[in-house]
Amino acid sequence: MISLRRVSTTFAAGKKEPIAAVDDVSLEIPAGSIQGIIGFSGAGKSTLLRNINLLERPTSGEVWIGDTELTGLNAEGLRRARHQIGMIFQGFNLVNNLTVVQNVELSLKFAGVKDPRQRRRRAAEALEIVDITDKTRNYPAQLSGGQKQRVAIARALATKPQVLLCDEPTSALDPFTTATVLQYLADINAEFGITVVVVTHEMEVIKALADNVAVMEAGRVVEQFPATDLLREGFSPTTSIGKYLVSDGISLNRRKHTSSETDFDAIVDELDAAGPEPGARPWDPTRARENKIFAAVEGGLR
Ligand SMILES: Nc1ncnc2c1ncn2[C@@H]1O[C@H](COP(=O)(O)OP(=O)(O)OP(=O)(O)O)[C@@H](O)[C@H]1O
Repeated sequence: MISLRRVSTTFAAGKKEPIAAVDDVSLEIPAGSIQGIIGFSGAGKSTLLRNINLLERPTSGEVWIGDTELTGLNAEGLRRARHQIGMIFQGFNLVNNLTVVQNVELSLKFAGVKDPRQRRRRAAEALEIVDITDKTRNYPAQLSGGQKQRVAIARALATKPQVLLCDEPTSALDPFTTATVLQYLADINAEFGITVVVVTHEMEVIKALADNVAVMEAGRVVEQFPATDLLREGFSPTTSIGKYLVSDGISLNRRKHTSSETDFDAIVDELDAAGPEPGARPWDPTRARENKIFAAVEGGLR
């Protein structure tokens, strides 16, 4: 269960009035559910999502994941707690000078998995979940948008989180690729029981994925309901977004993930033997900027 209790986040705006990006929001997200958060641009969706893993620390209020109050932890406690929370972004946020498998391994490194062979094996497992084991030695620039997002999902899953936060995960993708990525998210939720929180301005994403819907306007959650209400006779939401969702119905389409009999050791051996792609830039661990961006993204070093 994720519990946001009277969370507010205010940004200073120079001489102007401070911006109340999130304004006294309380929200309970059941463990293992898919929570959609929808609203127009500037409603405060991304800020609220970033409040959940404290990438954006709320100005006031409490954030709980299960029995742990994140807002009450010290830096080390928070660093550890964040390994339970994966996150993906509209822009994928992969590190460009790392291969696919190195991107995934990096999150395991930040999570303290010391044994390189274990990192490689777990990365291979995560990449298998999103069916991308044939691209492990490619660099992000060699992938399509959908493939990049799948790698980002694998990176988020590698540490076996309880929660996956998704910030506009399909906004940069075409409709077909969007459907594929949403299907992976639904599968991951069904297969592993990971709680998924999806921020979006796309109705389709809500209709395809969400168990519960929260509508945001001007920093507030102005309406929330279970997605099944959209099918219930007489259900009449008050917001324009809610009305639109009801008029258009929902189309839940979940298939169960069928895990294949992959020989991960064979993949690891193959990767080890092959080394980097011919002509590829080697991974330079001194590329401090990109590593720092990654760390900020993962929250690992904050
Ligand atoms: N770091 C920041 N500093 C100052 N203002 C910010 C910051 N982040 C967000 N805001 C402001 O807070 C408000 C909510 O922004 P937020 O990005 O959370 O909304 P959103 O619903 O996710 O919008 P979008 O769909 O356009 O991303 C906006 O007015 C935005 O300009």
